[in-house]
Amino acid sequence: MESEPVNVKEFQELAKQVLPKMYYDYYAGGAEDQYTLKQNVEAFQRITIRPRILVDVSRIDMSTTVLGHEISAPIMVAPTAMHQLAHSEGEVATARGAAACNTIMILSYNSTCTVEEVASSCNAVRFFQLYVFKRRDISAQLVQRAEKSGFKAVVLTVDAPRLGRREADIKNKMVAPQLKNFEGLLSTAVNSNDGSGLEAYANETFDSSLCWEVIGWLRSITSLPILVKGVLTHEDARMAVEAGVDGIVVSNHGARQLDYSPATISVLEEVVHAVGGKVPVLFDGGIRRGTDVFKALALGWKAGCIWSCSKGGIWGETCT
Ligand SMILES: Cc1cc2nc3c(=O)[nH]c(=O)nc-3n(C[C@H](O)[C@H](O)[C@H](O)COP(=O)(O)O)c2cc1C
Ligand SMILES: CCCCC(=O)C(=O)O
Repeated sequence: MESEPVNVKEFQELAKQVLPKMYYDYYAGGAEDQYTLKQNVEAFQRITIRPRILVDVSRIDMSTTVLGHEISAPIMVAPTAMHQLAHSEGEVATARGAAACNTIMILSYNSTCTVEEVASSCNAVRFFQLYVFKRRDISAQLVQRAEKSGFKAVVLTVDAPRLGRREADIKNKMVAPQLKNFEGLLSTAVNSNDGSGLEAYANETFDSSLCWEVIGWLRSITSLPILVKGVLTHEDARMAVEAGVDGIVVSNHGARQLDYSPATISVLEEVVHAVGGKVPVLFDGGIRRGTDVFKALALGWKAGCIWSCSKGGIWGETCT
């Protein structure tokens, strides 16, 4: 690219040029036909804005609070796995980037840097995203390490009982690295000769029997607030509130899990309505521009926003 990238799409093009194909495909891809991947973005493009004129916008304050923590704008960093596949500084750089923007980063359970490395990288509010392993003792250890390291909430991802069928990863025989968080506890570098090593790792370790009981279990091992990530229906939104969660994340996992699940922006109102203001609702999927954040806010959502920068390459202070 001749000049500096100026939007997420251009960052993505740059990422494609510089990353090994296996990693680019992993970051950029969705499940199966990638129908939902396309829909996540196109559903935003179908929404237009009704502008009003002669309103004084000379002083704008976009700051908001999420679970009582102030951030500079309703934009956060969604949890995305394995940043060191893209840059040697990995999640430590992402954490510094988020801190410089005065916002909250949600660290992925499958991060390449450890919980402690990220915690000591800079002074900022961070949340910890959790997958629940069949070996619950290991998941519990991770939550407790995050709590001890000063993370302020647990974001439990519930849309991956099995990993989505990502055909590029299967073809590339995607290699899962050994994740440092689990060293001495469990091998994540699972070998698969005939498909995605990442899928093999997930299917060997993730607890696919997970149900609502997990919220009570989580409460018993941590005093941190609990958010549930992956809600797409009013039924599940109500059940999450009844289960006593502290927040809901409307998400289809960036279309990487169940293909033909709806574009997230198309179900936002349904979920917000069901939640009825009882807990904050956060949102991700298909956001590529500030106007998308505005559209989501304008559709009745007032609690905050998770914005994944993943499609534009993982950003951080020192990433190019
Ligand atoms: C490369 C990549 C890795 C991801 N890893 C995780 C993860 O470890 N845990 C998780 O809950 N969600 C993960 N997600 C999903 C994001 O948190 C988020 O839901 C999604 O990226 C939002 O959609 P968008 O990519 O259209 O912005 C990942 C997404 C991408 C693109
Ligand atoms: C097994 C790692 C899964 C990370 C993840 O959530 C994703 O790639 O979407």
